[in-house]
Amino acid sequence: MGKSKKRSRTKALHEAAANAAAAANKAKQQRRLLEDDNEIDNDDKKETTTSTEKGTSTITGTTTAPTVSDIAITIKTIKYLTINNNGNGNGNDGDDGNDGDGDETNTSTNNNYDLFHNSKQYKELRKVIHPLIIDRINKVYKNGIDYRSKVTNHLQHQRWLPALGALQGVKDYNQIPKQGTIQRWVRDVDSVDNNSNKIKMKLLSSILNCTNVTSNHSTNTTTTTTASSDGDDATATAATANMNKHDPLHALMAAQQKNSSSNNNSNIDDEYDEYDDDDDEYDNNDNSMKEKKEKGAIDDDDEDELKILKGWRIPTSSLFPSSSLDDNSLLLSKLKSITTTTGTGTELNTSNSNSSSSKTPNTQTQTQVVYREKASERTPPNHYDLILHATTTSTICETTEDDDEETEEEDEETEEEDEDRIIIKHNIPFLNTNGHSSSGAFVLENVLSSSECNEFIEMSSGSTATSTGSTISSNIVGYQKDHPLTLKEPTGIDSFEWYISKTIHNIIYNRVYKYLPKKSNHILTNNNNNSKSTATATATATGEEKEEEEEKRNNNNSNNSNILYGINRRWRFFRYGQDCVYRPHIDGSWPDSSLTKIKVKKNHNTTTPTASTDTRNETDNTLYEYKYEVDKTGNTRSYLTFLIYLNDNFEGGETKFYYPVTTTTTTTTTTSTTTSNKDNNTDNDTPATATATKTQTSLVARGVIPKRGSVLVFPQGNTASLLHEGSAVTKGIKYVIRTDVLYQQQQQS
Ligand SMILES: O=C(O)CCC(=O)C(=O)O
Ligand SMILES: [Fe+2]
Repeated sequence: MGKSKKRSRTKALHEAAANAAAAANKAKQQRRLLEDDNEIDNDDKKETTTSTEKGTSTITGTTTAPTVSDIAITIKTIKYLTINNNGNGNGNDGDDGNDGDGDETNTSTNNNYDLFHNSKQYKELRKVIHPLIIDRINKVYKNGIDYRSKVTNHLQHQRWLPALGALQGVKDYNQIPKQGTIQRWVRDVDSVDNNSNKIKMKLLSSILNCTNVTSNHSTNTTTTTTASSDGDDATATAATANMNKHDPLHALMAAQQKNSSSNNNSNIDDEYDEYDDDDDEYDNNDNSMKEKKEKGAIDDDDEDELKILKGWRIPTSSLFPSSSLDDNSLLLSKLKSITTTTGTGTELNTSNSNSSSSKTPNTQTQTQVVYREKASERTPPNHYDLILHATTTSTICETTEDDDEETEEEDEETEEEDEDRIIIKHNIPFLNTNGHSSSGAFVLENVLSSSECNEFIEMSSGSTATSTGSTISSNIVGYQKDHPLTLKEPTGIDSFEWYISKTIHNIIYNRVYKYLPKKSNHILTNNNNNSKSTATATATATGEEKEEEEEKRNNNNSNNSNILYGINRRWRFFRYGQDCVYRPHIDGSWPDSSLTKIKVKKNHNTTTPTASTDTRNETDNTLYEYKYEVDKTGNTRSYLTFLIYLNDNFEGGETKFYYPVTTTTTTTTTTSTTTSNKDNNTDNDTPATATATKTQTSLVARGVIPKRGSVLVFPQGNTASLLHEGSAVTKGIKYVIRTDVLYQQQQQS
C-alpha cells in the first residue's frame, strides 16, 4: 500500500475518532442538561435502560443512568417532537424517530435545539414531554433498534455506505431478516453503479453475512514479517491490522471503542449510524463516492472484494447414456404428441407430430392458455402479459373435476420405463464445504436424455416468436419476451410458462425421487414477490402483508417437519440470448400450483379463451373450464430450486454462486531495535514482536457449468440464502427449465 494511502487512512481514522468523540460529548452534554434541569424524577430514572452487552439493550429496572446511546435517542426524539410536531407532543405515534425510516428531520438546527434545551420558556414543555421521551426510549429499547428497516431504507434511497453500516448492525444484533427482505435488498443492491463494483460486492457480502446461514467458508493464513526499521511501521501495521480495512464502519468502530473506553462507555449504538445524520452527503453519486475514497474510507488498493473462480464441471462419467432407452421413452412420446390445435390451429411440432413410437399414446395432447396476467398487473409491470399454458388431452373426456387426464396404466408405465436409467448425484463441492456443509446443493446427472431435452426445446420454442414486439394473444406455445417497464430494453431472457401434465410430472419425479431429501425441517416461507417478473395468480396482497401472513402460519405450526410432496408443475422455460444474464438473486419459496378441470355445461359454440381460465369444446361438446390456483393446499411450500439444463452447446451461462469467504490472517511483526555495545564492539538486537490478526470477508463467485439433461438442485430462500446468477451467455443460446421441489407440512395428529 502506498504511503499516501496509509496517510489518508490514518487521517480518516482520526476524523472518525474525532467525530465519535464529538458525538459522545454532545450526548453527554445533553444528558447533563436534562439532569441539571432536575426534571428527571427518580422513578423515571429507574425506568431508563441500561445495556449489559453490545447489542442487547433491555429494560432492567436498575437506577443506572442513561447511556450515551439512550441520550442520543432522546436527543433525536426531542428533535422530532419539537421540530416535526411543533412541540405539541403528538410525536409519540409509534414512529421510532431514529430508525432510518426517513422521518427524521434534516432541517433541525442547533439553534432550535439549544433554544429548546436552554431556554426557560420551554421549561414547562420539557416537563410535559419528558415522560413521552422516557416512554419512547423504553419502546425503542424494548423492541430493539430495527437495523433491518434501516438497511431497507438506505438501500431504497441508494445510500450505500449507510446501508453497509446498518447491515453491520443487523449482523451484530443478530436480527435475521426474512426471506423477502433479503431478496429485496439483493435487488436494490443490483442498482449500484457498475463503476462502484467494490461497494456492490461489499453490500452483497454483508447481506449474506447477516442471514441465518451464520458460518462462512473460512481460511487461515499466517504471515510472519520481520521488519528492521525504526519500529514506526510495525506499530502502524499492528494497529490497523485488527480492522477490516475495507470497512469504514470497522474503522469507525475501532475509533469509537478507543474513545468510548476512555469515556468508560462501551455502548454506542450510533456507531452504525455514522452516516445517518448527513444522508445526502453519502448518496450514491459519483462525487460523494469519490470524496469517500479520497477520505480513505474505500481503499482501491486493497485486494479484490470479489474472487471469481473457474466454473465447476460435473466429473465425467462413461456410464451412460443408453440411446435406445432414450429414443423409446414415454416422456419423449408424450412430448412428441403435443400439438397446438386450439386457437389458430397451428401445429407445433410439424416434424414430429406424426412420429410413431411404440409407446405413443392414442391421444392428441393440446396446449392452451389456462392463466393470463395482464402486462400492467405483473410485478413489476411488464410490456408483455404473463401466459401460462397447459397440455390437455382431447380424446379422453373425463367428467371428474380433475385436470389429470392420464389413466392408471400410464402411471404404472411411468414407473416401469425408468428402471434402467442411471442417474448420478454429485454434491457441489464448493457449496458443501465448511460453512456450507448443510447447503445441500447437488446436480443430478442424466435425468433427461439428449432427445428428450431437444424435444423440450422444440416444444417450448413453438412456432411463434414475438419479434413484432406485441403481446402474444393467441394460444400458441412459444417463448415470450421479458421487458419490465423499468428497463429500456427487454432483458433478453425469453420465457415460456407451462403447467405440465401429471404424466410428465410423474415421469420426472420418479426419476429424481430417490435423490431428493424426503424431509425438510426448515420453516418454509412463501414469497410471491419473486425476482424475475413472473408473478403468480393470487398475488394480490403486498409483499409485507404476505410475509406477515406467512409468519403467522409458521408460528401456528410448531412442528416444522415437512415431507416431500412433488415437483411444482408450473414450469418456467427460459431462453437466454447472447450476452444475457440473470442478475444475482436469491430464489424465493413458492406454494403449490394446481389446475382443476371443471365441467361447466353442454355447449355447441366454440369458445374463446379468457384471461385466467380457459374453456374448450371437447368432442362431446361438454364445456370445461380450467381453473389455475396457487396455494390450493395451503400448507405446501417449495424448499429447493430445480433447474433443468436443456442444452450445453453455448459458451458462458454458468449458474454462478456468490458466497462469502472469511480469511483470517495472523501477522507477526518483529522489530529490531538496535543498540550498540561499545565494550565488545557488537550490535545487540532486542527484538520486539507484535502479532496482529486480521479477519477479512470477501465474496467468492463460482459457477456450475451446465450439462445437458442434468438438474441442479439447491435450497431456496433463507434456508441457505444462496446468492446466484445465470451468468452471461457469451456465445449461442442457453435453454433451461426452472421449477421447484415442494414440501408439505405434516399434519399434526
Ligand atoms: O439460468 C441459470 O443458470 C439460473 C437460473 C435461475 O437462477 C433461476 O431461474 O432462478
Ligand atoms: Fe435463481
